[in-house]
Amino acid sequence: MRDARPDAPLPFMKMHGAGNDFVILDSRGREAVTTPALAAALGDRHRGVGFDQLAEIRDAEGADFALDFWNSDGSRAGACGNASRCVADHVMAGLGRDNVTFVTERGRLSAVRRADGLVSVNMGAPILDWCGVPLSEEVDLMHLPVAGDPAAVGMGNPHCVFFVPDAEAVDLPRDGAAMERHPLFPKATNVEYASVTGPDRLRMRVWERGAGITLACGSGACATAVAAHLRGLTGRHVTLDLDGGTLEIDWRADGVWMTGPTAHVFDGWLTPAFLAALV
Ligand SMILES: N[C@H](CCC[C@H](N)C(=O)O)C(=O)O
Repeated sequence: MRDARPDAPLPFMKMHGAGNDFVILDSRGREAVTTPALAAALGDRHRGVGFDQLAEIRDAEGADFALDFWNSDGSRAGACGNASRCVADHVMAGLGRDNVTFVTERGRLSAVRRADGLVSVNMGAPILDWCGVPLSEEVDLMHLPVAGDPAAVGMGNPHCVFFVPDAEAVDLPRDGAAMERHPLFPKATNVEYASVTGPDRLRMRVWERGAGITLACGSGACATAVAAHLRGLTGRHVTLDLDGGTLEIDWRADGVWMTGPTAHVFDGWLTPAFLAALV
């Protein structure tokens, strides 16, 4: 637990899942500390620590923990699959268990450590109604009225998925940034570009809302696999090759399971002087 003295440094962990990297604050047993200003300052890779998302662990009733997610620009995210797997890995190790339940904005989710050591999270059912994603008008979610014929899927956060002949050829900074702010998505959107590379195998690149290009996006991989299946491109069990590694998606009756690697990079401490300079 955190040292309660006002001059005590604030501990954090740096972890990544398939190269999608996180600062993790463990606020169990105390007040939550993250504000938009703290998230944006820490998220800066030059002035802060640098991350794609910040995840803050909190106490929960009826679950092992609760999780809040923040993007590197200081905005909130309703879901983050890879950070969920990283935190689940850390909490399972601490509890000496191979399964945990946790609460996010999406509701109660669960994670398990598989026999091969990889961590799987059940991200819940995909959101396939326009209000839920959310979109700004009622349209066919599998064929949005947007050039390139993308699909929209909610995983607790919005995703816009383009199926393209060659994901490598996409100009991500230009096209991803433009689509992030498209008026069809009133809360902006994460943007995925995927191409079919084999039976039930996709190559995917991502532009994340509030974070830009990242090496992997777990909820984006879930949304892409769901859209690929609904469009008849794949089965319900899909392997996705991302810039930072491979994620396995299994859309089961009880939700979309996402499996992949986790890595604990280092532990650090935020000094009171750094924290004071933020306000
Ligand atoms: N990297 C995360 C998703 C972050 C989503 C965030 N960029 C948003 O604003 O929704 C993942 O593994 O699911």
